[in-house]
Amino acid sequence: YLAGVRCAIRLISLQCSVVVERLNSSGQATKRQVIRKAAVLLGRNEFQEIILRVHNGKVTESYTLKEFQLFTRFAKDGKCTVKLLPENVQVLISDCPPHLLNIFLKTLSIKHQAWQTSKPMTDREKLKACLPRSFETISPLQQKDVQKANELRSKVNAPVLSKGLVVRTGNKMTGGPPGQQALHPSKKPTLSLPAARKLNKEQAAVLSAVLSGKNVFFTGSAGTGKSFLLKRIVGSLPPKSTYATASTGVAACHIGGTTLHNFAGIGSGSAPLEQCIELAQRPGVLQHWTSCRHLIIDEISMVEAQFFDKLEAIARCLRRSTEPFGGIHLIVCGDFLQLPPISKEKDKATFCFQSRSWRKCIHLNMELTEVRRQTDQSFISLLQAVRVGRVTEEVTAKLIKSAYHKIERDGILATRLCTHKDDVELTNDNKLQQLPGSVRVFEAVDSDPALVKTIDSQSPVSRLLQLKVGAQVMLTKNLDVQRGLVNGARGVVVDFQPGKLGLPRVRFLCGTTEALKPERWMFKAGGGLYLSRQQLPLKLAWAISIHKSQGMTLDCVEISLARVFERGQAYVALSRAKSLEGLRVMDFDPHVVRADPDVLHFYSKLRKERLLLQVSFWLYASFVLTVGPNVL
Ligand SMILES: Nc1ncnc2c1ncn2[C@@H]1O[C@H](COP(=O)(O)OP(=O)(O)OP(=O)(O)O)[C@@H](O)[C@H]1O
Ligand SMILES: [Mg+2]
Repeated sequence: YLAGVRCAIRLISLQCSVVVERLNSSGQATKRQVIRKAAVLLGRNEFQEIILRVHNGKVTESYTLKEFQLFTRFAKDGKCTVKLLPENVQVLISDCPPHLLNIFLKTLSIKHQAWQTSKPMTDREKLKACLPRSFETISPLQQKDVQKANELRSKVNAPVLSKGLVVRTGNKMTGGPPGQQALHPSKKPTLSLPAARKLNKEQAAVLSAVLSGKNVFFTGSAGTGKSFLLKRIVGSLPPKSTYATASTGVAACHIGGTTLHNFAGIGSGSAPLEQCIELAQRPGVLQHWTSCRHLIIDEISMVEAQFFDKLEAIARCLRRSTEPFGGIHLIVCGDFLQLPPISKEKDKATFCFQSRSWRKCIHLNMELTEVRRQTDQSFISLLQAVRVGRVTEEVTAKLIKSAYHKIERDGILATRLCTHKDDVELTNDNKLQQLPGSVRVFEAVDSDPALVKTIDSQSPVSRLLQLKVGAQVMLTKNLDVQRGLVNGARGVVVDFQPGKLGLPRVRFLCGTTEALKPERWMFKAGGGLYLSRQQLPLKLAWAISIHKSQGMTLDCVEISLARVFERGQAYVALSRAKSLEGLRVMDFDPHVVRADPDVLHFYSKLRKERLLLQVSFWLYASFVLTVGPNVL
């Protein structure tokens, strides 16, 4: 993969599966060539035309990309199709790391548009030029390419471009970046370089370690970008054999994955191993275990040691392998100083790192240290102290003082983080009832209403959403990061649009007022089945539970810690806030802040060992710098 990544930025090469189809005049395939392991490369020939090369390990086929259609609707799943119009050939690409495919498609479409501004040679001119045949890999996308393409877009009013070259657009296809709808000539959006936010050096080092095939556990305090990085890792691995999971549904949703329990298919995992193995062999579940090559687990702190050991044993058994975890590539992440596993009995639940198989399974322990959620250094230091259970007088004083913070703005009230789930429902229901005006109910459209429980367990939005003007709400999806419309953004319903749908308009803390429309969430269920829910990306936000808030970034929070019952719970609650000003702690008592001594011991041991790791850490980092930062 490392080779793949390196190529992706330098050579624009993709490691994927390819099917090449020759079509007849009615669009049916007359010849089909399947290449399971292909390398797809973009380059230029002696006339500076763009060439698509498909290499199957032995032979290379080249296609000139002048008139073509791009089908990019499933680019997020690592699939796209390039249809060459004069040749009537289509190249179907699949199982490609989506992040790399995104760069590839954007490079292709922008370079192609930029090429059209440069007066392509006619056949006659080519003959006259008598140039020797050549192929050079295409250079990485640069601002000047984007500029050229945009100039062309502003000049040309029809999709028919210079010298009779046509970039065909249609319902599912586009000459523009992936995921975009067909380009209407008068509404062409301005192109830009891939907008993916860059990883910092530490995150890049972890990505490199993962791509080198190592089983990695990476940790870091709240807000160091663990989940952010996990999303990039998911996008850099082949989708067919990569399973993104997390210990809770909310956390799974953050990284676009499923719960670890759902992946495993062994219920709570409390049955004896033999029975669990049987459960895992059910149709639909077995396929997870056999097709998985890369298993990603977020919020590992909430996974119980026994459960982890069971998964490890099942993997070895079902994959008929003696290697740890049946040879599955593990990418595990979380912060053990946040919420621990939920203990079913009175005994304290054991952490994953205390499991028998942990040491065998994890090759590398890495730590992210740069906090991204908060920017104020003194608040970051306060949180670091709380994380390890060190509540100094200064920390106590600051948190007690925060009880007087006025954090309400523009009618947007603070969200109360509750230790107990029942309080959450009660608070939200009561507050909604107390508001004047009539209530509007928005019902979700589920792909499979019979599986509503499965959907509920993974969905960040409920099936029924009740709203009124004045309702305190929270956004549950990243709609527009640049404009601050991100998951967790707080707002208030200002009115409902006229018409049958009566969609709500919400004023957000960032200052934007936005009419919201239903969004769609996809969930992986057992047996490769996909479930979906369509609902407004909102939930009531007078209160949410600390357990549900794990992994979230929140604008303005009020916390009552009097009933904290769990180690790490106070830290999770406090570390959701972006700033001390946006936080109000009622009745702070230093005794509620508790860090688990086993975890502290584990981390201090790791830290000692990291003297060793530090070397490789920087080796990775320097390697990344030579690979080129764009890809990261
Ligand atoms: N490289 C980056 N560039 C821009 N923003 C980033 C980067 N890394 C993280 N962030 C932002 O920082 C915030 C915290 O990131 P994230 O939620 O991934 O942290 P986390 O370590 O998973 O926290 P927690 O332990 O609470 O789950 C998010 O808003 C995320 O978008
Ligand atoms: Mg997280």
